[in-house]
Amino acid sequence: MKIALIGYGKMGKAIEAIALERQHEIVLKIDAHNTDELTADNLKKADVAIEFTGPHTAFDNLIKLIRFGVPVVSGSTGWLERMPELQQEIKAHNGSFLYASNFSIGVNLFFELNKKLAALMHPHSDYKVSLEEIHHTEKRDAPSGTAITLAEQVQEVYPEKKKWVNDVLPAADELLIVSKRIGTVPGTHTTTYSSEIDDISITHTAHNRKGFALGAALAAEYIKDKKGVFTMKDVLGL
Ligand SMILES: NC(=O)C1=CN([C@@H]2O[C@H](COP(=O)(O)OP(=O)(O)OC[C@H]3O[C@@H](n4cnc5c(N)ncnc54)[C@H](O)[C@@H]3O)[C@@H](O)[C@H]2O)C=CC1
Ligand SMILES: O=C(O)C1=N[C@H](C(=O)O)C[C@H](O)C1
Repeated sequence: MKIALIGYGKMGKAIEAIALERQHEIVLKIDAHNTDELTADNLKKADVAIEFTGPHTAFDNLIKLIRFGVPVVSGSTGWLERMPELQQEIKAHNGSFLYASNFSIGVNLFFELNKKLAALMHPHSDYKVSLEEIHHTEKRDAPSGTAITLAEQVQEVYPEKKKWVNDVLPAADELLIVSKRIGTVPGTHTTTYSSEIDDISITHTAHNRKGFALGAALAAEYIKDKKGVFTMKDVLGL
């Protein structure tokens, strides 16, 4: 498969390594220094584009890629309030698109566990639920996209939690997400239920970026010849 990498930073490079191992070819690499090369002509060479740039650049890139007619795997976080606009564009262009706040297989299993644990805990009102995410100091957005997904899953089960809040003292109807930025941590997410008597926590700890990169490669292989909007649940059959 011929892959265009949009964003050639920590994730772009990790995806390149996994893609080459899986016998794919990187036909285009775009980063902040050659954005003028993100053209329809250059994208014609690619079977799929994988976008990992960041919160401020993702939406414009994704719109362009959809208009160019290339299937898109989208990993950048921090832009999701614009997803409805993008969805319209995908529909209008009969595009192929797959977004995940976290591509790692482990985290996608963790998402399922998070939903189940929330359902078990909800009847036990002595336990107060909260979330924590820890990432490297270069991360631009907080809370992490993964933490937002986890929070939204908890809110589905706890409708009394009207919204999540980040790093402030939460009101009774708010769900706290604590964000920490430490060294080179690739990504650690914890959901905790805390009572006066005891705590129950589930944690996913990424040891490196290989899991995110492998998931993005699997997603690219999955959408290459499909039309529509997909998730990692489709890729992993969850
Ligand atoms: N969904 C997931 O599984 C994961 C998502 N991420 C997200 O991916 C994004 C990127 O993360 P990293 O690779 O760690 O960041 P990074 O800062 O290491 O790399 C970003 C790259 O994007 C390039 N770039 C900046 N502006 C651009 C533009 N307009 N067009 C094209 N390229 C541009 C930069 O030159 C750089 O090469 C972040 O939003 C992060 O949260 C990161 C890891 C996993
Ligand atoms: O920026 C990162 O590094 C990561 N971002 C994603 C997120 O915001 O959830 C996924 C992963 O945790 C690494």
